[in-house]
Parts: sequence; structure tokens; C-alpha cells
Amino acid sequence: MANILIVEARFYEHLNDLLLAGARAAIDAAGHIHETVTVPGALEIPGAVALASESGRYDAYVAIGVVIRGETYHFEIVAGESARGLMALTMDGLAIGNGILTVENEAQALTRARPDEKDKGGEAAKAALAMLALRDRFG
Ligand SMILES: Nc1c(NC[C@H](O)[C@H](O)[C@H](O)CO)[nH]c(=O)[nH]c1=O
Ligand SMILES: CC(=O)[C@@H](O)COP(=O)(O)O
Repeated sequence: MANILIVEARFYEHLNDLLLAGARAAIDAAGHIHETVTVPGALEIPGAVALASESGRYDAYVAIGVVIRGETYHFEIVAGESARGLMALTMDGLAIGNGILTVENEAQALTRARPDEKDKGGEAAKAALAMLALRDRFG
């Protein structure tokens, strides 16, 4: 049984609740356990994963968040840098699924967050478990 850490950036409460439901359902269905920690925004997710990985308590990580474009360039920074940070951690050997939505508006986010629609939270959890299985295979 693996211990999965879900790191959520709780910028949009109602959207995160949907993503979390999908991620938790996927982990439960696979027979694993999970914990959840909350950070202010997507930019803090990679750092939280890095800090958690130093504990040695978790087998894989699921990043959950929603980045919706506003008026400024900040969207590119938040979306791009959170993804880049997670990719760097993946290349360091951590099993991570990226469920950070980067969208133009709330309607796009809702469709992707709902477990009974695109279920990006569940998809990210399954990706993390797939990477964990790969690491175990190559370990
Ligand atoms: N605009 C969004 C943010 N912005 C906040 C940053 O992620 C970060 O917390 C801040 O810059 C302090 O370091 N975060 C999201 O998750 N979603 C957004 O739409
Ligand atoms: C993704 C963001 O950082 C964005 O929500 C911030 O909005 P704005 O660009 O209008 O400041």
C-alpha cells in the first residue's frame, strides 16, 4: 500500500473540492492511502512537494490547483513555473501527477475539475501512481 501526498493550492475553493474528490477517489480505488496539505497558490506547490519529499514519508505526490488567466502576464508565470517546478522534481525521481488546471475561464475549469466530466484530479492521481509503478519497476 502506497502513501500518496496530495498538495493542493486552494485558490478557488469550489473547483479544488471537485479536483480533490476525483484524486481521492482514484487513490482509494487503487487501494492506497492519502494525505492532503494546502498551500496558498500553484507557485507554492513545487516547494511543498520538495519539502515533503525530505520527510521520506510519501511514495508519490499529486499536485492539485487551478490557474485562471487574468489581465496580466502573471498567468504565464504561475502556470509555467508551477509546471516547470514539478517537472524538475519529476526529473529528480519523484513520482508526481500534475493536476493543476491552467485555463482561460471558470467554465473551462469546471468541465475539467468535475469527476463526472474530464476528472483531471483523478487523471493526475492515476499518473502519479503510474510513475510510482515505473519507479518500483526500475528501482
Ligand atoms: N492567480 C493564481 C494564483 N496566484 C498566486 C500564486 O500562485 C502565488 O501563491 C503567489 O504569487 C504568492 O507566491 N495561484 C493559483 O493557484 N491560481 C491562480 O489563478
Ligand atoms: C493567474 C493569475 O495570477 C491571475 O489570476 C492574476 O490575475 P491578474 O493577471 O489580473 O492580476
